[in-house]
Amino acid sequence: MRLPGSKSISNRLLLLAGLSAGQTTLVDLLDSDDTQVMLDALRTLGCAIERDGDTTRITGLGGRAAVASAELFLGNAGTAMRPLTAALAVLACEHGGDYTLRGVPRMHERPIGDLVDALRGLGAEVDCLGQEGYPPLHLRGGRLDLGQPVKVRGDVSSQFLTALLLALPLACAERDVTIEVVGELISKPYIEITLNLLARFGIAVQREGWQRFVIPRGSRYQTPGTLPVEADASSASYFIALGAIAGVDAPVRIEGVGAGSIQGDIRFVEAAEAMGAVVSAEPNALEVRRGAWPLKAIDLDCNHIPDAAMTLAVMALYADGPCTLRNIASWRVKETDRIAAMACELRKVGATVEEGADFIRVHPLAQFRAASIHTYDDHRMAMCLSLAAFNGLQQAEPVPVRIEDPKCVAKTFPDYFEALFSVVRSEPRHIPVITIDGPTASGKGTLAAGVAARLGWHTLDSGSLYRVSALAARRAGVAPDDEAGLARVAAGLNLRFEGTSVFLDGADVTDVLREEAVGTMASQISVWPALRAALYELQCSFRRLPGLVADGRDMGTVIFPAAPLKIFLTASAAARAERRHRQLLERGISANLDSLRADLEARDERDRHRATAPLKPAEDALELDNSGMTVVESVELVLDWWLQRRPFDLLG
Ligand SMILES: O=C(O)C1=C[C@@H](OP(=O)(O)O)[C@@H](O)[C@H](O)C1
Ligand SMILES: C=C(OP(=O)(O)O)C(=O)O
Repeated sequence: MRLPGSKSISNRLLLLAGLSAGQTTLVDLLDSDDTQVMLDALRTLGCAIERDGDTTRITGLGGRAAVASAELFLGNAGTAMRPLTAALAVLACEHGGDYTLRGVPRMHERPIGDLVDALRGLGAEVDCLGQEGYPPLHLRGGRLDLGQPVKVRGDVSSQFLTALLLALPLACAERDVTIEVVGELISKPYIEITLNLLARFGIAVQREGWQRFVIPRGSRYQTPGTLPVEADASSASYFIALGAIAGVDAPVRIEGVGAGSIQGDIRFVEAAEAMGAVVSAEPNALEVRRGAWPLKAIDLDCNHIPDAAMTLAVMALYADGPCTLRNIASWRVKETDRIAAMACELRKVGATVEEGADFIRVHPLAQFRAASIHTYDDHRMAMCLSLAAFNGLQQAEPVPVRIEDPKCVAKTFPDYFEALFSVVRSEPRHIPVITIDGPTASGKGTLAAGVAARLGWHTLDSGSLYRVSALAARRAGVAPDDEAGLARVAAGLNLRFEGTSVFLDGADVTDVLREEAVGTMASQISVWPALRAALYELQCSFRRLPGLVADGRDMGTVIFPAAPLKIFLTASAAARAERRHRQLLERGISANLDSLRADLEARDERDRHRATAPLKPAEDALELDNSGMTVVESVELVLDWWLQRRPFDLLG
């Protein structure tokens, strides 16, 4: 698999390109919430930005913002909030300016006081608009005094030092600028990324260990032209973990990041190896397979890999003893209090967890419990805890893990779950299905699409398979009563689904399938057992992770008889005829209400009395009459039923 670009590299490069003169082209930039807020901020400040496939072209400001005042929203991106604070504070001092920087509520709880103190020490006027030491911030100029070294603490976040290193080349025209770190510096490898990327923009920072950094007088941001962005090493950790726990012959191959990475989180590989993973590293790719099983317990200082270390906490469930992750106090001030959150959610799956101010100890788990995992709007909580779903490798009968609010992964890895499901398999019987059966025009398709969208599941519109078969048969000259011929046509269908569009033999037939004539023929041919049998496997193949909402007439009775939730949807013939009438009018097709109703009743009659798979509710189906309900109400009701079917919260 190929991973998305590195967040830490992307946002640094965007800022450096934005501050340089001329155009910089970035290839494979991360496209996620965190980079989006940085791009928006740069645009607001006057940068021209063009995106074209995997390239992004930024025309920089040449060391001076095009607007003297701006309000910036930076979401929950530390890599945008901290560096932009420093850069705009310096710009406001040098050229005048008035800037306000805000984020989501959690960003307003993430400390920035050490950076504010450093900037005030330099002469910048910085106000904390809410609580002292936290965003939102108001920057309103000031007079820079660079005669003394700039002092900054680095024991809460390394991003404060990174911010000063990225911003202070703006102020070194006349003299060297010296930055001194006060006390301990955490997350050191992130400073290496900063220095490395500054060097690519022509700024060679001199350093004495982790204590003193000097930006030489006269340094200027110079765009290197085109730069590729490595894949994200922290995002790689979930797939490295997957390789380490997967009991299959083939390795997990991860492309875009490898032994040549400039990201500190590549050292997660060493931690995974210590737990037993077998990793072969190429400069720009990794292959990972299971070595020891169960994994081997570790006791590790994780200060150098604060983000990827979270992945170790979940791998610990599969270890041969308790795993201790130390020196991770910074977890408490990230997207959420990650030590507390991790402990709470791992306990839900049954683990024993000890925690302290700066460590977490996770005991392995023999018997997992089904759990609904709260994710705290923290992308890493969602991605890490998804690894608890592989408990089938550990126990005979796997239990499901529900990840709440999975879209929070958009902070750094919007397609995480799609990527995950592209490399894992599950036995079909473990993939949940909700079936929605009912008569024609009862609103099955709309309800199924609504429920699937809310759950992030796939859909199967089984009626469309009968309509496609009808269309294909008509085109092939096969008569509606030629049972064997119809079955042959159905077995050989060359179909592709893209969103709500259906392609037959490469051509989009979505609109043709909605024609009444095709619908009528579909209803006629669907009585043939051989045709239904031919379509059986095809329908089963729609059962893919993370789940399926299937609508039709025999979804709960024939195709998915063991589905954990079955709905039988009805509405009065009058209500259905009215809806169909409205739909047709909206498409500019005139129709007669009475004949529509008569037609619906005739079709109901045929469906109910046919010998094969007659339309009837499954014995265990819940009946839903939506005659007087809105679509939103029906979707909510079905979701509610689904939550009741899954007893996670009672167990959790
Ligand atoms: O500079 C960076 O790109 C980052 C530094 C780290 O933060 P801390 O220095 O606050 O630990 C890390 O957790 C964050 O995801 C990205
Ligand atoms: C801590 C993180 O983000 P941020 O860059 O917002 O600090 C993270 O991605 O885990």
